[in-house]
Amino acid sequence: AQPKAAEPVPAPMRDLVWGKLNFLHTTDTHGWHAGHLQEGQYSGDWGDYVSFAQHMRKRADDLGVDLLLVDTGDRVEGNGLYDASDPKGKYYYDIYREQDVDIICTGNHELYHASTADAEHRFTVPNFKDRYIASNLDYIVPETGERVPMAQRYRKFRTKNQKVNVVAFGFLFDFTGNDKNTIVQPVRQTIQEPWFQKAIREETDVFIVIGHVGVQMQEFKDIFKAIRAENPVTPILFFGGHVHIRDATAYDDRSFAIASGRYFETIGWMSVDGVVKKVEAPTAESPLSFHRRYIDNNLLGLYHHTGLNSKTFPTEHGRNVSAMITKARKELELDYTFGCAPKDYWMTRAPYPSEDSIYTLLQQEVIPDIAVKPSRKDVPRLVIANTGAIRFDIFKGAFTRDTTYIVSPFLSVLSFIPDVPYPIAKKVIKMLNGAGKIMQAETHLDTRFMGIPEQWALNESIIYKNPGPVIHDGVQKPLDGLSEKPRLTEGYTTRDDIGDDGDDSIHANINFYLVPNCIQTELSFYSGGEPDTVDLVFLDFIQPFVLMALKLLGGRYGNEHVQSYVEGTFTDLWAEWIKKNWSAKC
Ligand SMILES: O=c1ccn([C@@H]2O[C@H](COP(=O)(O)O)[C@@H](O)[C@H]2O)c(=O)[nH]1
Repeated sequence: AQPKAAEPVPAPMRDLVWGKLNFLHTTDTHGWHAGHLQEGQYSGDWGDYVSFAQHMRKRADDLGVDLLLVDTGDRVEGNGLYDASDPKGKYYYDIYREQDVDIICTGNHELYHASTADAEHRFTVPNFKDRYIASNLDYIVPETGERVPMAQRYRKFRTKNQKVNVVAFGFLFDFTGNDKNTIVQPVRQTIQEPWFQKAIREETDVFIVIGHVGVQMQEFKDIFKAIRAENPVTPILFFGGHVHIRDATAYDDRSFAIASGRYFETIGWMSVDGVVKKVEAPTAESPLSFHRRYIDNNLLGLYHHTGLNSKTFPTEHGRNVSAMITKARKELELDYTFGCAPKDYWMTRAPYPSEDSIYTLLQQEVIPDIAVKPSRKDVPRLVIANTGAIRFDIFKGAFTRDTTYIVSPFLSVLSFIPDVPYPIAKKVIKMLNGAGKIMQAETHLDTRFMGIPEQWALNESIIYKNPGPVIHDGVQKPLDGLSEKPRLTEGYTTRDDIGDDGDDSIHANINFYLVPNCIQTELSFYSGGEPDTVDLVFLDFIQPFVLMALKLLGGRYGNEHVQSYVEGTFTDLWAEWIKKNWSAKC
C-alpha cells in the first residue's frame, strides 16, 4: 500500500476454491493503481497485486494447476495517477505493465479521445504483445490512415502446468462514443466474420472470452450462442466488466461468467475443475465445476489468501512497483490539498435530493457558482449535468488534486444553446430522465448512458433494514447496538445469479439509492412569471441527448446552434470552486 494509505481493516473471510484452471481478474481500474488511500479495505496498490500474483502463481505451480491473469479494460480515466499528468498517463503505462497479465483487452475509456487510443496502441499493446486481444476493434494508423486491427483478433495457447489448450477472444461492447482513430465493429457482425467462424472451430479444450462487456449484456450472450452452437460440451469462460459491479452468471451448465467491479476495489477470482481436457473425452454429463470470489483489495485479505503476513507478503518486484507509484504521486503532487470537505457526500449511499447527496451539492452549491457566463449572467438559464459525470463519493477531510480527478476526471465542458423557448426547454430534463424508450426507439440513443454505470442493471433502490456500521471515520460501531455481534465494516454484500456467497470478506450492507440520469439547476429566474426563452446549458458529453430531446419536443436545433458557455473543463471549474468555498485547513 502507499505510505499515506489508510490501515487495512479486518473482516471475516471466505476462502478461495482452487481448480485446475484459476484466474485473477481486474477490470475498470480507471487509474486507481495506487489503491484507495482513504479506504483501508481497498488500500492495496498495484505493487501489492504484483506480490499477490507472484505468490498465487507459486501456489499454482506447487499444486500443478494453472493461474492466469486477465484484465478487461477501462484502465484509464478516473484517478490523478493517470489524469493529472501532461500528457495523461505519463507514469501509468510503465506502472501498469509491471503486472504479468496473460489476457488483456480494451475498454471504452481507452477510446473516447484519439490521444488515449494512440497511447494504448503505442504503449499497452506492445507491452503485452501476443497477450493483447482486439476481436472487434480496429485502429487507424495516423501516418498512413490505414485501418489495422488494434491487436490480434484471438489467441491460441497452452497453459503451463495442466497443458490445457485455450482459444481466447477479447471484445468490447457495441460502443459508439469512440474518437475518429478507432473503429468498433458491432459484436453481431464480428461473430459472422470468417476469422471468428474459423476460430470457434479450432481444436481446443476451453474457450476464454474476455470483454469490456457486462456479463448480462446481449453482446456476451450472442458470443456464447455462436461458440456453443459449434462446441456442445467445451467449457466457455467469460470475464466481463464495464458496468462497475460485482456480478456472475452461467449461460449454461458448462459456461461461467464473472465481472469484477471497479476502481481496483476488487480482484476477481474464478476457478474451473473437473473434466476440462478434450483427451478425457468429455460428454455433456462429465463433471465440471466453477467457483467465483470477489476479493476485496485489502492487504489483510491478500495475506489471508496467501497464508503470509506484512513481513513475508511483499516481494521485491511488488515493493519496487509500489515505490514507482509513490514517486509518480509525489511528482504529480497528488496530495496537494485544495480544501477540506466538511462532510461526506455520497453518489448512491444517500437519496437524491438530500443534504448528503453529491448531486444536491452540485445542483445547489457548485453549479450556481460555476455556470456563469459574464456576458449573459442575468439571462435565465437551465443548467443540466449528467450524473455519470460524477465518478466517486467525496469523503470528509482533505480534498486533494487526486480527489479532483477521482470525482470528476473527464474533459467535459459546459456548452449552451441561447434563447430556447422556455415551454420547450423546461421539458428537456423530463425527457432525459424519463423518456428512455422513446429516445431509443427514435434514435438508438440509450439514455442510461448519461447516468452512472453502477445502476445500469437496477430498476429500484436497494434499501436494507439494517444498514451496517460506518467505520469511515475510523470509529466502528456494533451492529444493532449489540456488542457481541460481529463488528462488520460496510462494504460489498453481493447477490448474483450464483448466490450471495461471492464476496471474500463479509461486510455490513450499504444502501443504494437510484439517481436520475441528469440533474438540473434553474438560474437567474426572475419572480413573477415564466421567461419566454432561456439559455439551455449542458455538459457537452450529453449534447446528442439534449439535441434529440429538443427535436422530440418540437425544437429545431442541431450541432451548429451549440456554443461554448464558459472556459475550462468541468473538472477545473470544480477544483476552483473547492479552493474558494472549502478553503479551511483540515
Ligand atoms: O466524458 C465522459 C465520459 C463518460 N461519462 C460517463 O461515464 C459513463 C461510462 O462509464 P464506464 O466507466 O465506461 O462504465 C458514461 O455512461 C457516462 O455516464 C461522462 O459523463 N463523461
